[in-house]
Amino acid sequence: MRTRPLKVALLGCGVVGSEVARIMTTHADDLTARIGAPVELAGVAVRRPSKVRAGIDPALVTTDATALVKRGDIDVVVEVIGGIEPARTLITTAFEHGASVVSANKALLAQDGAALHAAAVEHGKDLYYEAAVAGAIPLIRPLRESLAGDKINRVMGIVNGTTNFILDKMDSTGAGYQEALDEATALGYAEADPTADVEAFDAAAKAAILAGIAFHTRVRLDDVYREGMTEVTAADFASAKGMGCTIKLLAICERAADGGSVTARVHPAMIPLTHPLASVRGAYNAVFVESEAAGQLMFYGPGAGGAPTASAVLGDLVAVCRNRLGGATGPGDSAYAQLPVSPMGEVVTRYHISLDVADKPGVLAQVATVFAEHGVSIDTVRQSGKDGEASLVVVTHRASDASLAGTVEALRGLDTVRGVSSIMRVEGE
Ligand SMILES: NC(=O)C1=CN([C@@H]2O[C@H](COP(=O)(O)OP(=O)(O)OC[C@H]3O[C@@H](n4cnc5c(N)ncnc54)[C@H](O)[C@@H]3O)[C@@H](O)[C@H]2O)C=CC1
Ligand SMILES: N[C@@H](CC=O)C(=O)O
Ligand code: NA
Repeated sequence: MRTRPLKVALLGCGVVGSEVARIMTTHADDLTARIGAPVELAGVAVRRPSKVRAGIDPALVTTDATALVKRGDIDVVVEVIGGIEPARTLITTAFEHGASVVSANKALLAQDGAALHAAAVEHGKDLYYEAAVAGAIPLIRPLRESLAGDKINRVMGIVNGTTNFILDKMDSTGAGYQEALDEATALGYAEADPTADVEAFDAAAKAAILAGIAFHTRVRLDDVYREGMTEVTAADFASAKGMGCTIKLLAICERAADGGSVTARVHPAMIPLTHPLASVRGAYNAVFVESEAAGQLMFYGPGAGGAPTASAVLGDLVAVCRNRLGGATGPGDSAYAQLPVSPMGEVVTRYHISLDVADKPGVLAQVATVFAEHGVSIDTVRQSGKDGEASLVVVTHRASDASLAGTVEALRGLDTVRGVSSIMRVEGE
């Protein structure tokens, strides 16, 4: 057992950082035994130094994160500040000054993962980020290591705790959107700017990271089709219930049937109540991975929150410290396959469309003709209405997103269609 400690610099001491510091202190002996050397919190960079931080020696606290990562005696920098800058510069500076890095920063990794990995390789250091996707759930490492010998065809799941918490509350208690979002924020699930959660930028960043690792391909945030959940209404939940479904914000990364391209998308979708994802409650996440040899795997657990996220950070810290003691680095970036990322129009799935139409003879036939003309086959139609107005709910068979978009545009052009009140994809069947 080495007695000289490995030194850790913690950047950010908010929801996640404070839990990382707490576990490092309370579990110091176990961490030492598991790593084979003591780990010492050598500095904590914060924005507000006057704040009282239980369990953290005030002498370790600094507002100068740059000086901390440049010290030269730091073995591992844990970045839990979030955002693009100064996190990006601090991470590259850390590599330049001899440290490995553990980060929970999905926004940064989705935007600049390639450059950060290149910097890690250039300096012979590790870059680990298990906490960046699906919080506590071990997912990055299983994809990168345990499934490295298999061929992954699909990754689909709930990867944002805040929005799952909100949708669950809206569905199960009839809570309003804002009330549920405020609660998720108070519980430490939401991003510093919760727009990242509700407009699905956070889930899209996670989808980009997952697709990149799963398909050994460079997938950028801009490659991911994104729709947030702010427009999901109580009426949508009622429609979903009517067809034995609920609504979840899903991230779906798929390899095309011919294997020559991939897609990545994030949007609200109806899923059957019988599907395992339908019973994922609160801030929990769940991700299905389908691979050629293993078949279907499901990863499930807390997707957000200080302690669960700190668990993933600490797991990475132990791995990076072990690598460092062994003079090795762990697996890095793998984008050798270089598959093109296809646009959303090429995605094929089912759709639930609600239309407000005139209630008169021939309207149903007119609507059905528009679907047929665009090659979109109808599975079911439900009509209800009174006083000359009717509501039509059409559920389609599988069709491309481009065909569905063409159908909706043509429907909007019909005199008898007063409006298209909702379009939702149907997944998990
Ligand atoms: N809260 C969660 O459930 C999860 C968060 N993450 C990620 O972990 C990271 C941190 O998230 P939270 O702890 O929730 O955020 P937070 O906002 O609670 O903590 C960030 C802390 O960094 C500090 N900070 C900002 N700029 C700084 C600077 N230049 N120098 C020193 N300190 C600075 C802020 O004052 C704040 O205390 C983010 O990248 C987030 O996306 C990942 C998974 C789950
Ligand atoms: N804001 C994120 C935090 C974890 O990644 C979420 O709600 O999932
Ligand atoms: Na994780």
